[in-house]
Amino acid sequence: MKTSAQMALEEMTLGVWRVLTETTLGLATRWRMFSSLIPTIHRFVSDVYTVGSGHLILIFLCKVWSSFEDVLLLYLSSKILTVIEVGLKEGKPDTTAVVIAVTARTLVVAISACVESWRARAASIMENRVTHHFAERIFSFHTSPPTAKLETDMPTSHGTIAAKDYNNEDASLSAQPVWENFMSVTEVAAIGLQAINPTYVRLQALRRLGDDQYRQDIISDNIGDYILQEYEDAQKGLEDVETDHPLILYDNHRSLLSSISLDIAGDLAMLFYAVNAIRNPDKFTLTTIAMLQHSESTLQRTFYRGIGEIREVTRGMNFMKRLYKICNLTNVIKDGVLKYPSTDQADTPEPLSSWHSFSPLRNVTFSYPGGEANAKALDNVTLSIKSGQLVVLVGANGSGKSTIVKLLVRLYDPTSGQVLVDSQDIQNYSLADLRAATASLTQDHHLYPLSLAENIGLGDSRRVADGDAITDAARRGGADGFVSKLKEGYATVLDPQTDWSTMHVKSSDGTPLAKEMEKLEKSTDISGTIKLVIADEGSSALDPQAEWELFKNLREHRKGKTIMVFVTHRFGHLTKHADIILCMKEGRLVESGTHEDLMKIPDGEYSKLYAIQAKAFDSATV
Ligand SMILES: Nc1ncnc2c1ncn2[C@@H]1O[C@H](COP(=O)(O)OP(=O)(O)OP(=O)(O)O)[C@@H](O)[C@H]1O
Repeated sequence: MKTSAQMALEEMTLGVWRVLTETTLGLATRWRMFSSLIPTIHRFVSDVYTVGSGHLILIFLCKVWSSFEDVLLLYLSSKILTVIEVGLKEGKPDTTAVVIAVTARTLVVAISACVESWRARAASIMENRVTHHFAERIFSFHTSPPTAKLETDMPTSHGTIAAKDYNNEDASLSAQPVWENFMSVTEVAAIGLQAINPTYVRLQALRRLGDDQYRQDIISDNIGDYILQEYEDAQKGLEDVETDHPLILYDNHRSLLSSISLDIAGDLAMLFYAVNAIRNPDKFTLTTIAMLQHSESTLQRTFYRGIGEIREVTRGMNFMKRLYKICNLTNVIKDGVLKYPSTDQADTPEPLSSWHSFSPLRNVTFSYPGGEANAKALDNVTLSIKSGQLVVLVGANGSGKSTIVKLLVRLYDPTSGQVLVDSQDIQNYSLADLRAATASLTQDHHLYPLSLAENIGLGDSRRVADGDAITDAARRGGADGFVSKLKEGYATVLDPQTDWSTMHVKSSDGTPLAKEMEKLEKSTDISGTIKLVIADEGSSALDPQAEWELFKNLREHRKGKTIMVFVTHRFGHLTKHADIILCMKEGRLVESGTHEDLMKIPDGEYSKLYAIQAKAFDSATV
């Protein structure tokens, strides 16, 4: 079974287990895979070098020392033994030479201990730094160009499975193995395990019947003898099938070939000495025999370590390759250069006479990336509205209302057609400016697990510390009343670990304040210098009255300067007072006009939806 060039899997039965492992690859394949990783290794080492050059060099030198340590110790041991042997032969040991050789060996041992301690310390520091470095790359607040999760736009994250491999919460966890995989020599042999022997599986089930929880039933049902008999039968049925832990079985199974080759490799030292003994029999001494034994095990250990490290580096670098691939993602939504709003129109209310018609959407067709082929969420939609208007979008579920909102805030770009803002293609504007000037209350909006003040202030991050602006926004959103009753007021932090219904903010009787939360959400998005307010009310907990008040507040505050687009399912104040209602059906704009206009259309979509709601209301009140 092969899943990819990098990850070939093989299945085997070991004892009672089905084991899934990485295929043992041939040398040529291994080399090809390793050489394809060289650019990744180069990039990784450069990255690690930037986060701690000194420590990296230290670790490298320590590794070099460890590689030579065994050879050095072997050499010094042979020196000591030779001096002793010569001394024994001549009946007069060379004390000075023995002392020098022993001191040198002791020194090497002491240095090795220090080196190991420095290495461990440097490795621990580097593990931290590398983990944080890559966690940040994955989480990505600052990287430029935008590379990872936080800055990955909607189409890119939809379109790239790789990007979904990492989520924000797991960023640091994901980054942890970067260093570990690179440095560690721990081997994970089997990657999938499953007990497939039915007799073994039954035996396990029977064993569980010994648990206390079954005692009463087993006694009252009088089935003890039956279970015992079944247990014996299962035990016998297993015969000699191995039931050890699959990793042990895997190791035993695998080690046959590798231990033969490693044992032969270990015997190389003996071969070397044997050849030397034949060629120079005079030089064959007792020391040579002792060294022979010693070097055999050293050589074997070195081989084992070397093979293990190559395997781990390959595994680690494959992991890095995936990570770099994600870091190299470029966003589909390209940034523009035009400032928005231009400085002269930023905050001075336009006189009503300057209202002009504009088409925020012109012949727009849109399909979601990763959505069903040929499924059009919007089909050739052109909207014509006037600035300063209250625009209300209505339509059945799935008719495309939210999609319009998503295009207006440039979460996506249209598949064809144009989204226009102040007669300019929206793609020409700076994304940061556009988003700062847009207050969008979407169905998917969530409060951040931060303080209430931050939640409100982040409506315009430039004013996050502006207390007056925050309280003003809270007042307009209707949240000031309940926030001031909280013990910690605006400093109240919403708990990141809890879900909506258990957030810290509770009423005096302890019930969650969903409505207050909604008001807070509203406040979060009206704190900035806003040109466009979009409210997608699909899941709103605001009652129609509160919704209307919010709209009035906003309209008063912006005095005709702000365009307000409300998506609603409710026919009430909003639809009644809307300057224009846009009615959507199956991705198309089917009707537009005021409530009165639309109600006059015979068999119209709007009047049909209105009638359905009115009927539901009538029957509810009967
Ligand atoms: N992320 C997505 N991926 C794929 N298809 C989507 C996605 N979001 C919406 N769609 C599809 O696009 C179409 C329009 O959906 P949209 O959410 O815009 O409708 P809506 O009118 O806002 O519906 P609702 O009133 O239920 O919120 C629907 O067919 C929907 O299934």
